[in-house]
Amino acid sequence: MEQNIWQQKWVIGNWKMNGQLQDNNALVHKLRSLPEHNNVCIGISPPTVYLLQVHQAVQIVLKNKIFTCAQDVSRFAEKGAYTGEVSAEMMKDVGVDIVLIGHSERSLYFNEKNDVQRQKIENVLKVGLIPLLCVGESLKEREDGREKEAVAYQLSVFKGLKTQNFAVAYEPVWAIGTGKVATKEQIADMHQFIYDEILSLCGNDANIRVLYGGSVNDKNAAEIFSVPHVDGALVGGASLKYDSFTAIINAAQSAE
Ligand SMILES: O=C[C@H](O)COP(=O)(O)O
Repeated sequence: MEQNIWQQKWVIGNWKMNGQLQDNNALVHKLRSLPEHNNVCIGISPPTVYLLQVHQAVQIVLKNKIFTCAQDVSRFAEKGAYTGEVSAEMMKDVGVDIVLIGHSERSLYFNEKNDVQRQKIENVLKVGLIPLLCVGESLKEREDGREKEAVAYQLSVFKGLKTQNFAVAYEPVWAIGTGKVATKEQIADMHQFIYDEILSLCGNDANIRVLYGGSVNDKNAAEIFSVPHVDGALVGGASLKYDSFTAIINAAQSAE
């Protein structure tokens, strides 16, 4: 029976700008032989150029559905003269299920702000895909005690949206790729805050998944998944190695 992904733990591997045809095939091929993980929604987010390859490769799954996730999408909804852009409709056409929006690396290197993220979310929803909004404070914001203010501002892109499904990844910027993980208390506090914010913005019948991201690995995953309101993980570096990624998936499967 198809599981309800809004009740599962999500483990999504964000490959960022990594991968090659042959390596991708090898990794997905191994993932296909994982035993059944009925508590976990597994996703892979390769660079755009490899989305179709990954989507086709994950069609032949043995026990688990594996979701294809895009790392970004165009803010332009309609096809046309936007050189270099890929629309949400095209993503859907090649089999994408979930689209990451507003990763902090998009803000850092491409100066992407709330208005653009809002357009992207709307485009993704319009074609029936799931947006996964990434939020998180900088080190300076945390040190100044403004982490919730920063995250609340980022979450405000959801205001008034016509959807009942909210997927968010809380990724403190200072924990991404640094080996520094937020403490259990910091994660619990922020995940509770994100739940509360979404409920106050959008009403009580929302489906919500809040993933933690930032240096998640095979050693710390079980502890992170034990934190209340942690509905999964957005995994960067550790998702490129089969053993680490599957250990994280196993930890999600075993979590309460
Ligand atoms: O999208 C994933 C996050 O940026 C976390 O990356 P990381 O696991 O390499 O720290």
